[in-house]
Amino acid sequence: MEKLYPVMMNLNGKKAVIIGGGKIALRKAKGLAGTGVKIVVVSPGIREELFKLHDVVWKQKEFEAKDIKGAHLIFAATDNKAVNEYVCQCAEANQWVNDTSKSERSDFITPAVIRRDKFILAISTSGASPELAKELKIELENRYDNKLEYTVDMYAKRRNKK
Ligand SMILES: C[C@@]1(CC(=O)O)C2=NC(=C\c3[nH]c(c(CCC(=O)O)c3CC(=O)O)Cc3[nH]c(c(CC(=O)O)c3CCC(=O)O)/C=C3\N/C(=C\2)[C@@H](CCC(=O)O)[C@]3(C)CC(=O)O)/[C@H]1CCC(=O)O
Ligand SMILES: NC(=O)c1ccc[n+]([C@@H]2O[C@H](COP(=O)([O-])OP(=O)(O)OC[C@H]3O[C@@H](n4cnc5c(N)ncnc54)[C@H](O)[C@@H]3O)[C@@H](O)[C@H]2O)c1
Repeated sequence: MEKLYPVMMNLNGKKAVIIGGGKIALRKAKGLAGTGVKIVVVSPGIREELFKLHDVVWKQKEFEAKDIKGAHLIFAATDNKAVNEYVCQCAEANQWVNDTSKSERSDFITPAVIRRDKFILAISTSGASPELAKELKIELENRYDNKLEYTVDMYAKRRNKK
């Protein structure tokens, strides 16, 4: 696999479509929540917690190609790998797809994340071991505690004075 490129995205006003309404769909939606992105979930069934998330619109149906029209980011998160593969096939070349069941098929993957307001630490193993990414996150959470929010603000103020 080619090396991956890390980036912090401004998703305000963009559209993300999540195919599937289960455990993994919920995790991806929680990661997107608060970014200003419009989240559309396409799935016959949906977890209550996902349905209740702010910014989520639920289309109660099985996936069809037309569901990803105009999407900037697409998450294939059904429990049917053939459906996830079909989602990838339906995407236009200029759309970004995350196949949660097969990293090699993905245009982007999501890292394990520690967030302290403006401070964001993203940890990735390039898809090799999500479990290790999660373990490292847990290990680093104490090192990068809530105080960091204030440290960032302090440095930002000092910077603005210059
Ligand atoms: C970090 C985290 C963030 C998040 O989900 O947002 C994340 N996976 C997490 C957990 C986790 N995932 C899996 C397990 C079970 C143990 C295991 O199988 O290893 C656990 C552990 C658990 O749940 O405790 C299973 C799994 N994951 C992927 C596949 C398919 C494949 O490998 O091809 C399969 C097999 C599915 C199957 O069985 O069919 C794929 C991906 N998972 C990624 C991210 C991307 C790579 C990240 C990187 O290393 O850079 C990537 C490539 C795509 C993507 O999803 O974006 C999140 C931790 C959240 C946290 O921080 O708490
Ligand atoms: N990336 C990760 O971190 C990670 C971790 C574990 C599992 N996975 C993968 O994630 C996938 C989903 O796992 P889950 O635990 O969320 O499953 P789940 O059973 O909780 O949810 C599956 C969802 O897919 C929906 N669905 C099924 N067929 C559909 C279709 N044709 N169109 C639209 N929606 C459809 C179901 O209604 C359900 O809401 C699995 O394929 C698994 O391989 C990924």
